[in-house]
Amino acid sequence: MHIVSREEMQAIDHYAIETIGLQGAILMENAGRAIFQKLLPLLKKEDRIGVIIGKGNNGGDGFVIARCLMEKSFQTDVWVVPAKKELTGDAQSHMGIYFRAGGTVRFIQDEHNTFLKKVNEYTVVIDALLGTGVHGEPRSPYLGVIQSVNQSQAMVAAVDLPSGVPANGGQFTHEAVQADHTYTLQCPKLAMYTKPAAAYFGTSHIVDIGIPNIAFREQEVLRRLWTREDVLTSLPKREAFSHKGAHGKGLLIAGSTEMPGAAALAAKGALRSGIGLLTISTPEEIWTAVSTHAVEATYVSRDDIQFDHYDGIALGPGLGREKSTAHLVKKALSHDDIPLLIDADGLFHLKSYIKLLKKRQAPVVITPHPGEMARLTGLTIKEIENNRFQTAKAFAVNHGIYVVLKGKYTVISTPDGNQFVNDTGNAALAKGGTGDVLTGMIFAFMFQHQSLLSAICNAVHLHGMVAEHLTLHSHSKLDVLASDVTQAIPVVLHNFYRDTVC
Ligand SMILES: NC(=O)C1=CN([C@@H]2O[C@H](COP(=O)(O)OP(=O)(O)OC[C@H]3O[C@@H](n4cnc5c(N)ncnc54)[C@H](OP(=O)(O)O)[C@@H]3O)[C@@H](O)[C@H]2O)[C@@H](O)CC1
Ligand SMILES: Nc1ncnc2c1ncn2[C@@H]1O[C@H](COP(=O)(O)OP(=O)(O)O)[C@@H](O)[C@H]1O
Ligand SMILES: [K+]
Repeated sequence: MHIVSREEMQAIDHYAIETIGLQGAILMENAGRAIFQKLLPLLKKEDRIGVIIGKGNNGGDGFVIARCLMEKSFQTDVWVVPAKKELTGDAQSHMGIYFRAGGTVRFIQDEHNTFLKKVNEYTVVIDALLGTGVHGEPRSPYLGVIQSVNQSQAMVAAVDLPSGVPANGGQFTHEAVQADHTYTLQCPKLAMYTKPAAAYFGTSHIVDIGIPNIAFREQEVLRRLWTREDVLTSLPKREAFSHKGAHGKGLLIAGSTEMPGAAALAAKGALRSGIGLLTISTPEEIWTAVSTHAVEATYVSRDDIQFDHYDGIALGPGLGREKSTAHLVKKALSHDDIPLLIDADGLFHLKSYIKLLKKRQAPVVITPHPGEMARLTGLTIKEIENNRFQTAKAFAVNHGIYVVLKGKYTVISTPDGNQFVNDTGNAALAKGGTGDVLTGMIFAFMFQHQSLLSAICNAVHLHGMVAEHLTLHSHSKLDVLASDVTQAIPVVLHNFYRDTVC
């Protein structure tokens, strides 16, 4: 499923209307009817419903929903913000259809006090005020209407976007509709996956309004959700006659005397995710500690690493930021025919060797959280968080690498500018060590998937699913430990494999 910016959605709409010939009024009819059908199971005959309509096409969708409600005899009031003559185009057409079908409306500017009283009596409010066309802070009278909706006790169902939320997300401080349900038209908008916008959507529903796929292809939308179906179709199948060497001979350079656990967690993540042979390079003082948790691995001293012996290198968890570890990053980068995964303290050192990235033959994957991304790019964390999609893509393309920008809705960006969003996982993962486990999982998958992209995306998806599994069955979001994540990988993998043919 594609994820679009405001500009992309507008271009897609335009293509559907002008090139394909699907008239805007038809799309509006599809939108309103599809939302109504999805809303219907939530409605009761005794509900008192207020449909609140703005001046653009979002309001036009509202007229279609109002007509559907009227046809099914729901007790509905339709409140219109602009004056009648301000409505134009498809919205005006659908207002006309609604009137000729027997509908009536009330204008908020004529009956402001009645509106304020009524909005508190409704059990359901349909928010068709502002959609993708919004820019900046809602102006009067929209802002006041939004505040009244937010103060009411009604269940709020938003059309396309909660009114006032910018479709592209990013920072905003003004008031916007706090929806209980949002019926997003055709495909998710960027706002759904960014902070603070995501918190306004309530439960999101995607509503098909019939825009043909060619419109997305023609606009070259390069961003989409990585879904369960993607995982099921790309999980590797083990060959019956395979041997350990066929599943990756990986070198994990991780851990320090202060952070032995990071090496253990990454190792455990890799071992639980199917790596064939794992060698860990940590300071010798902590071999015993780490090997207690990763008995299946072998160990190599930092001075004795033969980089060429491995199919891939993962570098960074708990490595330490001392100068003595920086040269390991440089060495790993300079063995440029071996795939390389860099995380945590490896990313700290990478900043000094960033020019080496482009010279490499074999792929590089980096897994920064927003703080690490900020340091790498020279931007602030706020700037990263406000432009997660743009900054991650620019970094991936400019340096020719895969960027896994972590957090809620991890974004995976490829060297050719494609982006994939993960929507699994929850705040149980907001705890030290879970990123180390993810590094191990990606590392193991790198050796076993047909494509590096599906390896990365599947690892991120499953890592999130493990957290969801734990909080659904046995843990709260407070008590999940990174080591619990490693222990629960098998049950989640088992469930996925049970659902595939092998
Ligand atoms: N196109 C299609 O094919 C389909 C589109 N569909 C629907 O159309 C929606 C997009 O429609 P849209 O482009 O008309 O924009 P919309 O969100 O209704 O609002 C624009 C109006 O709001 C105003 N406005 C803007 N900012 C404001 C502010 N801060 N404070 C106050 N007012 C502000 C702005 O006025 P202006 O500022 O330009 O004077 C303009 O009048 C989309 O979300 C979906 O629901 C569906 O029907 C399916 C087919
Ligand atoms: N609120 C959240 N919802 C979903 N996933 C989260 C959330 N917070 C953190 N995560 C995930 O947990 C992991 C944390 O990684 P990271 O910040 O590198 O931690 P560490 O290095 O301490 O292990 C990432 O995969 C991230 O996407
Ligand atoms: K809306």
